[in-house]
Amino acid sequence: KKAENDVVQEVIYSNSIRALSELREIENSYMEHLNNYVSFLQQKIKTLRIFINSLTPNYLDHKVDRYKYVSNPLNSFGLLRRAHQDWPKLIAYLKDQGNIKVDIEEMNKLINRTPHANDMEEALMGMDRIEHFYDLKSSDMAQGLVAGQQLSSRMSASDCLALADYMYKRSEFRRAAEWYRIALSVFTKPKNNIAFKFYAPKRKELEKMFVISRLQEGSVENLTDCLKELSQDPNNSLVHLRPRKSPTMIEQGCQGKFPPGPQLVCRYNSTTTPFMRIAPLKEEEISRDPLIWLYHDVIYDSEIAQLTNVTREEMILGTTTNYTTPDRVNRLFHIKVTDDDGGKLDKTLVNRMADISGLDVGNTTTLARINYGLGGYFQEHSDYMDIKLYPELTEEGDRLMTFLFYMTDVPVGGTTIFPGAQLAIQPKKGSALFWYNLHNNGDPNLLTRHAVCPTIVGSRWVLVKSMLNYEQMFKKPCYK
Ligand SMILES: O=C(O)CCC(=O)C(=O)O
Ligand SMILES: [Fe+2]
Repeated sequence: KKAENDVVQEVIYSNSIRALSELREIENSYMEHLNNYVSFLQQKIKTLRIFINSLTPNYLDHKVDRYKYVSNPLNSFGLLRRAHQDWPKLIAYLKDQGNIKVDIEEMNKLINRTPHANDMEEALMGMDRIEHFYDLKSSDMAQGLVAGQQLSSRMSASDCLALADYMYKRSEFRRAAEWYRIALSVFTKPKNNIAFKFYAPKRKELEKMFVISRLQEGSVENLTDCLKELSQDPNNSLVHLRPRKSPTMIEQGCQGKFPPGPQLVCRYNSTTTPFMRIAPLKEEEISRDPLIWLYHDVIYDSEIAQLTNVTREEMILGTTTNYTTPDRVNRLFHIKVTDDDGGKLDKTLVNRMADISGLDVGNTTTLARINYGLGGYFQEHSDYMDIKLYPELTEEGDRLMTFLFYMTDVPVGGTTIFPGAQLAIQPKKGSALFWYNLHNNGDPNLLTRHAVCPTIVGSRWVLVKSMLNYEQMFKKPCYK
């Protein structure tokens, strides 16, 4: 049993908003116990003060010679009685920890749930992506101004410093310098000693790191310039001392810079399957190559509530290893996959997908619910595997098509991007995107490679299902 408890399953809070909400619960819990702890101590101190103030001169007058004092029988008797009766009680009272024992124990348990270093790293990566992908000004971001939206919070000097150090470590010296300078500008000498002693940044250190970062990027000849920069308003961005990298296709897409798509049709579809004659669908054609449709209002709020009502323990960490990305292993999001045991709702949904697509969804109801995290990002990948590279797929065929239900609105960021086709689709709660990954002859359609832009604001939930090629043999129409 002990051994079981010792194995602490590693949680990465940063990779889903679901898990981050749990971390907030932990913080609230810390606060509650700390408050209890302090109230208890305060009460005790009050009681002890009253006690001290109420003491008679007998206790207090140390100046009287002690021999003289005890020569008086009344003093001697009082002394003996006090030493025998009162002091032990007082000591017992001092030792009594009341309920704070519980508070301390509880706080100790919470410490076991502290995010680890790689969770911190994930959070930093998320913040880095939000800034970098959307080409935000660091000073705007620090003030909660992201992609035209004013958030209700600001970053503290410590937050800015953590980000600065992260950029510095990654040799992003210009951005590091920006963040050191912002940290300085929001830095105020902490009012309380604990902060000063344990975690507040030091002004001198920030100034030093600013200069070092600037020199790392430029050269020593820049020293006077860079000291001048240090005193300037951090709202004026630092000049680039090295050539700027131009934004990638994905970054351009995330910044909304893809050209507007052709005006394709938007209609009520009532013909794909008999079901749709009685329940026509709002169907929007997004693209003809690759074939992509967007359907509106195809998953209901009550269903979404049920699907997203999962505990963090039920979800696992999704990484790039399960996808065809060129990257090293990356943490993507938290995911819950249900197979055939998914229950009634899963069957309903899979049947609905069959009705919408006119395809045979096969015997399995494998569905994935995904919740993205802080700056959550899914790099470019394909949903097809390419059967020529993975011959083991011959049993079921490659992933012919993908169904992607958006279960939440994402107020800022979180666009699904097809860089090859220059398409960007913003999640809308209740909508579903549906596309073919393969050409008619079964070859992969490279234009279906896609990515998900970093989420800036919101909790991004999607439901994903792929349908396999060979199950569609008798169903799938050949599109031109
Ligand atoms: O979240 C999205 O928009 C896309 C998810 C995705 O690409 C996948 O699960 O393969
Ligand atoms: Fe995908």
